Amino acid sequence: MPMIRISHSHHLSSTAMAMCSSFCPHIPNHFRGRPISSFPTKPPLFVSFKAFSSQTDSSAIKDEGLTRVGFLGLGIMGSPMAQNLIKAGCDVTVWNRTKSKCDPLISLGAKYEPSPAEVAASCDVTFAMLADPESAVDIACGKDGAAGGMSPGKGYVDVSTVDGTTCKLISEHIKATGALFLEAPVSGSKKPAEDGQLIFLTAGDRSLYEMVAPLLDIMGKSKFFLGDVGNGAAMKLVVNMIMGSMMASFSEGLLLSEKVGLDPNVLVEVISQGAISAPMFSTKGPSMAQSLYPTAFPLKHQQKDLRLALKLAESVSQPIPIAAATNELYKVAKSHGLSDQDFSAVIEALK
Ligand SMILES: NC(=O)C1=CN([C@@H]2O[C@H](COP(=O)(O)OP(=O)(O)OC[C@H]3O[C@@H](n4cnc5c(N)ncnc54)[C@H](OP(=O)(O)O)[C@@H]3O)[C@@H](O)[C@H]2O)C=CC1
Ligand SMILES: O=CCCC(=O)O
Repeated sequence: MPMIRISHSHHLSSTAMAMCSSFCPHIPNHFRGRPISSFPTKPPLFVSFKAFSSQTDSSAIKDEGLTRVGFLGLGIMGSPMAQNLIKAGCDVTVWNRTKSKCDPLISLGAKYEPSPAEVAASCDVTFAMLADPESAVDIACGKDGAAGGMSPGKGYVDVSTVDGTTCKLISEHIKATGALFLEAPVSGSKKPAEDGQLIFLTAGDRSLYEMVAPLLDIMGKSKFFLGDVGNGAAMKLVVNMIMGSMMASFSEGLLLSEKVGLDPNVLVEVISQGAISAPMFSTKGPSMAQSLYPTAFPLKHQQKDLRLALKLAESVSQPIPIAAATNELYKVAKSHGLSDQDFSAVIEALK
């Protein structure tokens, strides 16, 4: 198995190497030159970490010719992501199905266009952060969709969580116009989106990845380039499949602890000090113990991701019985009207 080392120059063109040396000088010392033996050897991987925010500013973006940035889809994730681009000095044009969600961004200096096609036509690169495969395809390829405004020299970056088939379909439509395509779903929720601390799981046109790297660095703390279209979606679905099961198992633990007379808050503390510690348990546990589920990641999207992960597993005949059972639990939660609550509300399905 070939070793992959995190370095400034792994798999990079000379342009990107120049950019990387200015954008990524602060790879943690414990990673430098060390083998990451658990990384996949296929497809080609490049990982880089965020530079100081002072270096991921609008001048770096202008150097790449990306002066005009479009953003489609201003929900829980899209709004703070677009906001961070505006605050960094980018020339941002927004569109959202529910127009009122554009207003706070327009107040911050964003421009507005009345359709995805018009956003794409007026921008060098257009990002899309949409709910699901159906909306991602519609906004990219449908009537007045972004593809209608794309042309050679432009790029389309879909950051929604969808499946590989959807990414490939969108990629075909975008690339038929002569433009470039990158899928870039994100790990990290509302708070990391607000703080510019997302993790981008990208795949597709390598040259577009290199061009938008300064923009990804504004919105995120690290980015992975994973090769061919579909690999970003696959990585994201695997991560969210694990996350959904972890949350279901945590919910069972909270309820069991309570039933046997333990304090669930003490359980959260015990977990936080041991081997299964996870930020998700520490941040969501205390509110779950009070039956409160302030929405960061809507439960309906977690169930969508489990559904898509099951389809992915089916395509390669991989048994995933725990995820399959977990998916049923989220479906029950949805049937109890919890779709728009945080996904931690899955605990209600067990009560
Ligand atoms: N929230 C989270 O923690 C994370 C979410 N994700 C993923 O990011 C994506 C967006 O999530 P999030 O921001 O939370 O979701 P929201 O539900 O808050 O936002 C969804 C966005 O999609 C738009 N949309 C939905 N359906 C359509 C449609 N038919 N046509 C046009 N636009 C549509 C909505 O428009 P409108 O405002 O008009 O409803 C809104 O802009 C999802 O794929 C999700 O799985 C990824 C990482 C974390
Ligand atoms: O897709 C949602 C992911 C949420 C998270 O990574 O915290």
